[in-house]
Amino acid sequence: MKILSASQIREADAYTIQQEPIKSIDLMERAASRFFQRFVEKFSSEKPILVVCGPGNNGGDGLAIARLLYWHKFQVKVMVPSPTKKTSDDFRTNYQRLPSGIVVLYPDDILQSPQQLDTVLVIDALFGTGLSRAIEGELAQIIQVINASSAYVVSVDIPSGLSSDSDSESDRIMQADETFTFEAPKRAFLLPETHAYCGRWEIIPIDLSKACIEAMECTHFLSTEQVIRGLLRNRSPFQHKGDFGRALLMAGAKQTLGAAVLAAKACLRSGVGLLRVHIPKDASSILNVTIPEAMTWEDPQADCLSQLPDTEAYQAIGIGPGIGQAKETEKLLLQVIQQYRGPLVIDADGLNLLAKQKDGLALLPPGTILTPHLKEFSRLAKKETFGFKRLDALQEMAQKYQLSIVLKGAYSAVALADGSLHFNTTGNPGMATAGSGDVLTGIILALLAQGYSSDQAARLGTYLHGLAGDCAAAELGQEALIASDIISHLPHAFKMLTSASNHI
Ligand SMILES: NC(=O)C1=CN([C@@H]2O[C@H](COP(=O)(O)OP(=O)(O)OC[C@H]3O[C@@H](n4cnc5c(N)ncnc54)[C@H](O)[C@@H]3O)[C@@H](O)[C@H]2O)[C@@H](O)CC1
Ligand SMILES: [K+]
Repeated sequence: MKILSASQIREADAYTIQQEPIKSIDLMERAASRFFQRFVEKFSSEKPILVVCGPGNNGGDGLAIARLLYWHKFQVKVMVPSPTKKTSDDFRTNYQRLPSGIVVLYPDDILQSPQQLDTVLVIDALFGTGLSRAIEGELAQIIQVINASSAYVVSVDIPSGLSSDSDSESDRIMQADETFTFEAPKRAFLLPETHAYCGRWEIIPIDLSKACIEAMECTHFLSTEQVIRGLLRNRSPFQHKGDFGRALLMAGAKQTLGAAVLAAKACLRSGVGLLRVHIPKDASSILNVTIPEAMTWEDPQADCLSQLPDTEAYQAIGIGPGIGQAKETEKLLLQVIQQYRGPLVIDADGLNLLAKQKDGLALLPPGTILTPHLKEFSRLAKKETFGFKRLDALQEMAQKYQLSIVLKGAYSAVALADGSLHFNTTGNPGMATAGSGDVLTGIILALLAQGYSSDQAARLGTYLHGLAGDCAAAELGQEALIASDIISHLPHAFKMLTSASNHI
């Protein structure tokens, strides 16, 4: 699914108005009534509602929503900007359409007795995607008092004050509990710095022109279930284990064999035909006992990995989980990068060792997958960035070095060599636990060995990892979740993706 920028949404609005054709005020009515329909599914008419409206079309939506709620017996008041403020045409039309039974307040009425906010549900229609600067004056104060109150807030399209696709200039941003957004998700919903402003968000379709949206060039996408299902291949009854690839996992050091075990188990649970694990000397018996399905190759060193095995027989290599940062291991990583010609996934200390090199990224074969978390990404980029600037840096890195990079976190962002960014939609905070990254490496390695391209393996692997984590959390709760639970729920995740649809 495409994630449109504010200007692309404006373009799609204008195109729809012209081509459908539909008047702007009628498109606003459609948006308001779709919002209303979803709102009444979720909220009862018992709690009084205050719709706070700004001067533009987001405020116009708010007025139309207030009218629909009033007609359906909700107790509604609206707040509009002071009469001296300039308003949009569609705002004024909807203001005129407001039933006389609806009480109209001005910002001062609320600022003088903010305690009234504690008893209402607020529908936030102050500013939408037309925001062009930080909010000031009376409406900024309104945001502050609403945020300080105990009112439940449902934002129309986007929390007011939040910039949809650039870093927000101020902290005068509505803190929503829920956001009903029109037609397409907004980028700010997906960033660690801003996603919390939106609360739970969902898309309200308003039937903007499909042809227009399809024709739009887009760099940001949401990895929905439908998209991911399209990536997953069916197995034919005549395929045998040789068809599902041989993978080599280089993982573990003396104190961190657990990382090797987790990555190896995850790899085996993700459909690989055959797996060999390169581990430090004397660790074979541990691995053979814990994972009888895996074969091993013992390094001559007992503390760390130091020697390159014969890599020819393998369709993919994964390196990094628990390998530590010994000099010998650093040399080994560089040998792998320079000599192996198949697809590679590098994680954890593999990334840290890479970041130590002068221009380590330039050494990587095109198509390599990196799976950094935020700190590892900063090390690789050799600078710390935040918000939209971090996303830019991520896109640039993937494009410049022709890599697939999974920036891990909520809505993990997968940057591809073609410059596109794909935000993952599965996963939960319970997965922020030791070993979770090792599991992801194992899954991606299995997919690469099975012949998925690095673009596909990065997106599909990230989605499956999150989905398995969601299945685990549904059964066990987020607090108790450990990395092994993600592995044990991988079969459910695969089954969900190959059976009937029930995700966004
Ligand atoms: N026909 C359309 O274009 C549709 C628009 N819709 C709604 O319209 C919204 C966009 O409406 P607008 O473009 O009117 O913009 P907004 O309602 O977001 O903002 C209103 C106007 O205020 C001004 N402004 C921007 N930042 C400001 C600030 N910090 N302080 C004071 N004034 C500021 C700008 O001139 C802006 O156009 C969407 O978010 C959505 O809710 C929906 O009704 C669907 C259809
Ligand atoms: K809003």
